[in-house]
Amino acid sequence: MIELQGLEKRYGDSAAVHDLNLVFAEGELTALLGPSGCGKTTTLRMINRLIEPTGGRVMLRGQDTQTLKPETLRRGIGYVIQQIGLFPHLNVAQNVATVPDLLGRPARETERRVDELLDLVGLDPAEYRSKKPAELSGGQAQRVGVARALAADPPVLLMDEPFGALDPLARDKLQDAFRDIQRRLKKTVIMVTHDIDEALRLADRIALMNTGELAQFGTPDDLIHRPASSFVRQFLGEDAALRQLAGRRAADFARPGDSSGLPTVDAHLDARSALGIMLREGSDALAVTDAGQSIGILRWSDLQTSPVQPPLSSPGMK
Ligand SMILES: Nc1ncnc2c1ncn2[C@@H]1O[C@H](COP(=O)(O)OP(=O)(O)OP(=O)(O)O)[C@@H](O)[C@H]1O
Repeated sequence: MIELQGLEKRYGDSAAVHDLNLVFAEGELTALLGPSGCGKTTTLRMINRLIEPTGGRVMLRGQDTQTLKPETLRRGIGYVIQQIGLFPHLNVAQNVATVPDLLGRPARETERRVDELLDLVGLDPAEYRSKKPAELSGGQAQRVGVARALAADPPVLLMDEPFGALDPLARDKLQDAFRDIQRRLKKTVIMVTHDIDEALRLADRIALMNTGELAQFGTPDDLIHRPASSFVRQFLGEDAALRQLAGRRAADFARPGDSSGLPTVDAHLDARSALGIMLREGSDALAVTDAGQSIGILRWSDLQTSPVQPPLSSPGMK
């Protein structure tokens, strides 16, 4: 859907981004990950032409973005940044409605859409519609920023450290909410982050960059279990596999099967804690339940955690 072909940005003698070739698949969330100064933001901004490349091309659905007017291009691409810049004099509903209003959408339709979006990001419309940005917490303001970016219903969303300024608890909550939204709406999302846990938790694919070049492009599992270089291994850290589990839920791993007699865990429990329960109970499988109903079996082998040995003599082992 979006393809970077030999993309390059030079400042004088040095290249911020060098010969970058990447394909962002439709409906997937890709994290641009890497150490400070590796070229993540420059890459992101070349996609919506806030920065013009000095070489190579960005193709959007087969069309060279240089052939489009930047305004036309940006209309189809939502953009969320850390300091989201809500308009202070407008209330929450007016902030979310900015783009639909600009596009001349009917007021009734926009009003309904604003309420839907506030619901979607976990803000009760009745309570928050009329609040001014100054009356919101950082996390709430960030939610409004995400709702605003979604308001024009863009097929593509670019996000630059969108959850970076939040405290860990608010960040976790908003990440969870955003992951649900993305799965439901199937937007093509490209998210800049230097937070490995965030990338492991949210991304379908990770483009790990180092000094302006691509170090590895793959799924979180690829990077953890099949690192392309020592840089990738070191950047992710020794305990990446375990940290990845902390960001995923037992339900993500549950598969159909007869779970009778197995220790039970709740669907929302994080997978790392589930692993701990397996070790404690000496079982290589757990029954996963949601609101008291069994939704399947979580098996040790599905957790793919090479650093830990499976429990011996487990009742679930057949
Ligand atoms: N306008 C500019 N002029 C000169 N050099 C620049 C300019 N903008 C960025 N750079 C350089 O390009 C490189 C990549 O910058 P970029 O902002 O893309 O990195 P980043 O990976 O997003 O970093 P961070 O995580 O710290 O935000 C850096 O070395 C930076 O100093």
